[in-house]
Amino acid sequence: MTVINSTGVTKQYQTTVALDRVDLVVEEGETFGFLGPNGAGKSTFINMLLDFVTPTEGSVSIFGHDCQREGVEARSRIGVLPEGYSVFERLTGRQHIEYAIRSKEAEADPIRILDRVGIRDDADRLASEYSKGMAQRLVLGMALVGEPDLLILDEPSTGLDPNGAARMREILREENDRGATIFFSSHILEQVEAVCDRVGILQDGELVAVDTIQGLRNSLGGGTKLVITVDEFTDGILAALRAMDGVETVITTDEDTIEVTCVDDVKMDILVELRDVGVDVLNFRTDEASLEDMFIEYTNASNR
Ligand SMILES: Nc1ncnc2c1ncn2[C@@H]1O[C@H](COP(=O)(O)OP(=O)(O)OP(=O)(O)O)[C@@H](O)[C@H]1O
Repeated sequence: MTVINSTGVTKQYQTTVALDRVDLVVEEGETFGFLGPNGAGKSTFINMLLDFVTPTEGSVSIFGHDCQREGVEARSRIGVLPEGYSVFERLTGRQHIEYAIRSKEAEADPIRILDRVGIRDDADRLASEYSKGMAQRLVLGMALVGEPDLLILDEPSTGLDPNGAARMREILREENDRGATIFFSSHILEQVEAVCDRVGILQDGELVAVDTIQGLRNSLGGGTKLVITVDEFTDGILAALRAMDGVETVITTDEDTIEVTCVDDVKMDILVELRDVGVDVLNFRTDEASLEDMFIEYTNASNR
């Protein structure tokens, strides 16, 4: 069953095209990661699903209900963690969860939910006194109320410490295991790589890639990463590597390390090229391209 369906969605703000003819289908049971640089249009798309933003052209639906014309039906089975949600000043954590239970007409134990997101001991403190990460955990708890069929999470890891981020990953897996579809935006690519079945990459409002992580790797020609330690290098040498056929990205991670993503069969040519220009290769190893390498490749042509 199709859960999210976006057809030709465009959003124009005065002179800014925030979304440009976005077509995207997310199926039931998927964990889908929505990626893109700052300003790419991720929140605009999520806000359109929630009907905070209206498309200039095209349409989006959730469970077959148009998000604008049938917003109540579209949102009836979802849990949301919106960007920049502010908590109610005078309510405790527990009261926030109780509020979510009432408004969703759900049955749930507030303390169990607070325990699940790791703030049980702070249940009776005012949420306005919570730290940023605690507030984020609380809003996630509110999203989980009522076992929603779809979770829409805008940057769920914002403000979370490493334990919180790990807990978030576990919760996403548990929710997915019970059958929920998950759609979330994130800049934490290790997290996305750990939990997502598929990812979509937005760049300047356009969806430039939608695939599994392995699928993205394959479409980048195998996506091998060569990590080379050298005695020294110059900008001219990096430019020479970038000009080679089969080389996708060349970046430097410190003063003696060059990382090259490339198709598998040019690895040796790169080492030969370095030797020909007089560079001493001290060490090298090959890695699989990470999601971060591919993200840079899809969104940052200037790094090439
Ligand atoms: N209300 C608005 N009025 C005018 N322009 C807007 C408005 N909201 C968003 N934009 C513009 O639309 C583009 C997409 O913004 P959006 O917030 O969707 O990006 P994002 O991918 O969520 O970014 P980030 O990763 O920084 O959160 C940006 O150029 C932004 O300036």
